Amino acid sequence: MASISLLQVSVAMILGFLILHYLLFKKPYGRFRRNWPVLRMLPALLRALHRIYDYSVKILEISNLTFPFKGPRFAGMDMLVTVDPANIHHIMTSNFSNYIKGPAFQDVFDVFGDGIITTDLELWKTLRKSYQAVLHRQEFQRFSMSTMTRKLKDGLVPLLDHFAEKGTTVDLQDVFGRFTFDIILILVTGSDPRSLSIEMPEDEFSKALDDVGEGILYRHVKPRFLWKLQNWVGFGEEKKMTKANATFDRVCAKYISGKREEMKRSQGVIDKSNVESEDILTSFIKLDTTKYKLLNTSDDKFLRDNILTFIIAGRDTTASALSWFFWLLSENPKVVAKIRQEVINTDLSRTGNGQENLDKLVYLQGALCEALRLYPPVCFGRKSPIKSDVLPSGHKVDANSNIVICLYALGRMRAVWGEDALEFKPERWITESGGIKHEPSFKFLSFNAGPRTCLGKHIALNQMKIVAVEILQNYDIKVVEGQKIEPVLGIILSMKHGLRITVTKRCLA
Ligand code: HEM
Repeated sequence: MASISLLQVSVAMILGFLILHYLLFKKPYGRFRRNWPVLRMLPALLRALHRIYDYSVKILEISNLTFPFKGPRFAGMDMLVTVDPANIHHIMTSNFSNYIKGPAFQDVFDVFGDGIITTDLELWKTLRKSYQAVLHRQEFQRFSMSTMTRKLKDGLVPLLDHFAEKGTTVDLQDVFGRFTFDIILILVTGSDPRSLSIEMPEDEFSKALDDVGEGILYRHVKPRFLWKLQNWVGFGEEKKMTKANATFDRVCAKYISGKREEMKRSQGVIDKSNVESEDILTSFIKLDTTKYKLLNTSDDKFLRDNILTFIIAGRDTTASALSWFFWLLSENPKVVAKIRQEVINTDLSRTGNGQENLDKLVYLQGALCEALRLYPPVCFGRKSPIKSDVLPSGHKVDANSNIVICLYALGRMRAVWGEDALEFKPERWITESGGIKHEPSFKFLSFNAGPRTCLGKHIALNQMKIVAVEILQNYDIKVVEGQKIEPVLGIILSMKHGLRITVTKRCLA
């Protein structure tokens, strides 16, 4: 039986690909909204895939902010794509309880296990409470600030000095990826992988994270049965996903057993410095489970899923934001001059006043928000209604259907941001009295909105600010001319070819 159904699937696949090939390469270029008899809009999607971000901007603009995409029948690919702020508010906040990530999301993001990103309802609620308890501790806030400034001074600065002295080019995105990876690993596990060093060593965990990002994106543009089959056979991106998953299991298991040993050894020893630098894994192992009844902290799988979630949430997001920010600065020298003026007296070494100093940097914050608006690191979100509903835009959504919110397009909609939506204008974020202008999160969705708002927003903004201050005070960054700057297809909006730069030390009179 199994072999007959596999044969049928194979024949169907070959036929599908023949038709697809014909449509893609023999037919004249059709409009994205063309609905073919069997494959419906899939050919157009595949054809536009390499420039899907800008395509989504155009399609959503001409579709009045909401576009129903039709995939091949029975492939489970139909989705309502929207960037309408009224719909976003409805889905993310006012009717939050009806819109979940759902089983299809969990299926696609299966490597995340039961971490906070993939779960819903009661389990998500309990996880969120426990995450808040861990992250909002004052000791943890101080630990994260001191970790960031230490990595900046002992890791990033020597590395930039080295490249400035040598005069060689370096990929700034790679540098930021290593910087954020080391920081999040220290915050989560207490161990420093030291990936940010002049030798630029390859890290298997980092590589696995990259492979998973690519694999997840492909799962979004292939019929479910196809990637499931590919996974079963062990082929292409799915083979890499399986390998990456095994790497996550192995590396996380090492951190977890190491931490349990370390805690056993130090049992009974009350050391204030331990509390001051308590990492997330330790806090989870020590979690009072009478308060969080659904969580089983003695289960290594629970710990694996949750430390992995933190690492995924905290690494590439901030690195991507910083890379696009510095690229935008290279195109806007007037903004650089204004930020330099603002940060001239900011002293990062006074860690006691660190937060206060960073909070004063209004123009810098405006520039960072502007970069996050144009290049949101998490470039799309998915939701699924529990019960059928009608969105404020008038679109009916069935129970269990897929809704995709395209954050990249949202930040570029003229109907939402005005005629100058495509321009990089930090002034957009400054009030007349010189304070930071608050934009509602259903319009500025880069850190998500409603009850599932990003839990690392504060850490991420601080991290970006200290890097920006350090670099703009002490270095000149020059982007190497002639390189192609474009976003990669992935779940995080990184630069496809990186960002090659040269760096020189500024002569401060
Ligand atoms: C510029 C950097 C960052 C951006 C743009 C960002 C953006 C986001 C977005 C859009 C979500 C919602 C994802 C979804 O529901 O599918 C999210 C969730 C989350 N983020 Fe961030 N993030 C950033 C940095 C961080 C950092 C540094 C951490 C951890 C230290 C973090 C921790 C989390 C967590 C735990 C969630 C899950 C919240 C929940 O589902 O309740 N993020 N983030």
